[in-house]
Amino acid sequence: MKRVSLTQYLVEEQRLHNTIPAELRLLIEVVARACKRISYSVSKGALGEVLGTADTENIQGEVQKKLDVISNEMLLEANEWGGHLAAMASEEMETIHPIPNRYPKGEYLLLFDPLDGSSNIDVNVSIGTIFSVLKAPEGMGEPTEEAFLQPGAAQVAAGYAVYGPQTMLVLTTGNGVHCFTLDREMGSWVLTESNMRIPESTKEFAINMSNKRHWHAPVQRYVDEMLAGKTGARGKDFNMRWIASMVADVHRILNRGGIFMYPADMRDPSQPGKLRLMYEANPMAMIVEQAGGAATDGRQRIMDIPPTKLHQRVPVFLGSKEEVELVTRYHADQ
Ligand SMILES: O=P(O)(O)OC[C@H]1O[C@](O)(COP(=O)(O)O)[C@@H](O)[C@@H]1O
Ligand SMILES: [Mg+2]
Ligand SMILES: [Mg+2]
Repeated sequence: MKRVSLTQYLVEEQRLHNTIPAELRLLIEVVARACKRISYSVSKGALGEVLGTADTENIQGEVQKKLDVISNEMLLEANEWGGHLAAMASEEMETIHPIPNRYPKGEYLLLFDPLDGSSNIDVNVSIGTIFSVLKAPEGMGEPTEEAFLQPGAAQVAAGYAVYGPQTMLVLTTGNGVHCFTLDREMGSWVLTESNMRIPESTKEFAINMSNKRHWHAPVQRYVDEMLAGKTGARGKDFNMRWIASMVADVHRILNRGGIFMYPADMRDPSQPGKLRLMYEANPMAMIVEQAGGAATDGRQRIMDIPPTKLHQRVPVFLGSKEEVELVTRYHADQ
C-alpha cells in the first residue's frame, strides 16, 4: 500500500482543488497533533492517572472527568501558539478563549468538544474529540462570542478523532470525507480511506431508548414503526446500536450506514436535546452531508440553524438520507 500522510493529503488537496490554504493546513495539522497527544493519554488509562472525575463542573453543570480537562488543556496549548487562530471555544469553557497577545494570530476560529463520550472514559469504550473551523468575520478586531455564532454551512473544515481499538482522524474540508489511521510506531496519520460514503438506506438505528417515555409523538411513531419489524409499516427488521459516544456512533454510521438520534423531549423545554450545536451537531452534520448523508433537527437542516448562543443545544437526527428524511417528514406531519 502506498502510504499517504495527513500532510501529503492536505498539500495535494490544495494543489489539485484549491480548498486548503496553507494557514488552514497548518491549523488542521496542529489539531491532529493535539489529538495524537490525547490518544496517548487515553490509552495510558489508570497508568497515566487520567481516569476518574476532576471534581469540577463545566459551564453546562456537568461533572468533568479528568480527561475532559486534560484534553481541553492539550487542545488549547497546542493551538495557542500555532499562529493560525484568532480565538477558540470549547464545550468545557464558559466563554471564548482569544489567542493571548504574546502569540501570533491568524484568521480562523476553532471550536471543539475535547472529549466526547465522557461516560465511557472509565469503562474503556471508544471516545473521541470533535472539532469545527470557521473563518473569523472580516474586520472582526478583538474576538467576541458573536463572531463564533455562524451557521454550520459556514464551516471551512470539520473533523473528529476516535480513540478506539485504532485511533482514527476523520476530516472534511468540503471536498469529501477522508479517514486517517494513527500509526503509533511512526507517530503519523496515514490515509486509510478516501471519500467515505454513507449508504442511503439502512436497517440500523441508534437512540437512547431509556428516554422513550419522554419523546414527542413524531419520534415515538418513527421508532415504534422500526421496532414493529417486517410485519409493521416499514416492512423490514431493524437492528439497534447505542455506544453513548456520539463520535463512535457516527463513525459506525459513516462506515456501514444507520441513523443516529438525540431528540428533544418533554422533560425541559429550555433544553432542546442534549447535544451542542457548535461543538457536536454542526461538525458532524458537515461530515455526514459530505459523505452523502443528511442531518436535521427534525424540522430543518442542522447547518442552516442560526446559532443564538455558544453552548446552544439542538435535537439531532443524522445519517442515512432516506431515514433522516422520513423522521423529518414525521415532524412536519405533526
Ligand atoms: O448518556 P446518554 O443519554 O446515552 O448520552 C450519550 C450522548 O452524550 C454524549 O456523551 C455527550 O457528549 P459529552 O460526553 O461530550 O458531554 C454523546 O457523545 C453521546 O451521544
Ligand atoms: Mg460530546
Ligand atoms: Mg465532551
